[in-house]
Amino acid sequence: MKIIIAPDSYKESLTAMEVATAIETGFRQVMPTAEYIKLPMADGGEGTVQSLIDATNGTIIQHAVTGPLGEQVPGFFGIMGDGKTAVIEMAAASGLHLVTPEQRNPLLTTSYGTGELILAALDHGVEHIIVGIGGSATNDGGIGMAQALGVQLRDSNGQPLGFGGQALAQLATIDISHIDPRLATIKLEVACDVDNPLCGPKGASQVFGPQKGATPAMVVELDKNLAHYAAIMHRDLAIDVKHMAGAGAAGGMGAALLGLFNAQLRSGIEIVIDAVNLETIVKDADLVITGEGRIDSQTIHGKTPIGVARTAKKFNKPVIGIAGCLSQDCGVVHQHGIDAVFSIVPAAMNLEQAFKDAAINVELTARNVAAMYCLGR
Ligand SMILES: Nc1ncnc2c1ncn2[C@@H]1O[C@H](COP(=O)(O)OP(=O)(O)O)[C@@H](O)[C@H]1O
Ligand SMILES: O=C(O)[C@@H](CO)OP(=O)(O)O
Repeated sequence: MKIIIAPDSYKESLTAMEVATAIETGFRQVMPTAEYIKLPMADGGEGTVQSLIDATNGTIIQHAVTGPLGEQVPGFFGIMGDGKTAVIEMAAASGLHLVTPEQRNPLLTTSYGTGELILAALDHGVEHIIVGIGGSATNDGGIGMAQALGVQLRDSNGQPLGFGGQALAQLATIDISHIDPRLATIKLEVACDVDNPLCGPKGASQVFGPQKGATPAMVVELDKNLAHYAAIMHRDLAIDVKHMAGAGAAGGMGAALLGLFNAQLRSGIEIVIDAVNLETIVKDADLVITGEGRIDSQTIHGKTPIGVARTAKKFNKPVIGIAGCLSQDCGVVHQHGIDAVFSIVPAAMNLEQAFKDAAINVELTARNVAAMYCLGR
């Protein structure tokens, strides 16, 4: 009996590895001799580095970088178990959680630190870099990151642009001829779970600007500045990012990575599925368990449990989801490969208590799921 345990983290309560461990502990109480394979998963956002490191026996490297407001922050990146692939989480350098709610201002915040993390990974001599984008504090079109990597963005006086989404209004020329040459020799992939365009009603500024502290007037200014950025990129580099799906991810970081660095944008969960070799591992499994903090109708839009379930269903494997909680509309997941879902919360309780008891609640639920599974066989 081979059981694959491939959950995402439960935001704010358990890492993916902690979830997987608790599921295994619960299952073992009923099925002590089964083979368990734990694969902590993620879909590109926070937790992606930890998951890929855990899954591949890699290492985390601490590397202080420039934070969203220009201050130093203790950033990090991962080197996967193959020793050749670096994984970077944009949020570690330029994340929203690094800025207090009062200080959030996407006119000013910069993605420069994410570029510094990429440089640090290059210094490590890697052949492949995966950049997870999302959870960002920035709306600068990724220009901070681009400048850190050698792109020259200048105003009409030939001066380098300053930090932030506001500075984009001054952009007069883009020159990519001084990009760090090592980038041309490696594979650069972007792990992303949104497909928003750069500008307009579904664009970076309108959809994600407010959560970063943008007022309605700022949203209009930022949207206009990103359109200007796209126009200059089109004129100087003959690249049209304005209508590319995903260009609006992480405040236009998608546009910079796709347009300036020719990166490949992929669904975050697909990247993680490939990295952990899920397809090969699942082929001869008897049961697949997945999960995330909350399984709801959003889950079907590129979230971890659906990615795992789709892979499992290629080989007709049964899939069970164990989640922190469920929404009433979670039933849609059954059409996407998750056969049954269970919430771990054993009694009415507030979120604080649920977070505190998370590991034991997962274990208890997993024990009972295992018992049901055995009864049904
Ligand atoms: N231990 C837990 N018990 C109950 N609910 C949880 C627990 N952990 C997370 N959640 C719920 O999951 C939500 C986060 O969902 P999650 O799927 O982890 O994040 P996202 O959808 O942003 O990737 C939390 O806001 C909370 O409602
Ligand atoms: O950083 C952002 O702008 C958004 C979209 O990429 O991230 P999240 O989906 O985590 O809010």
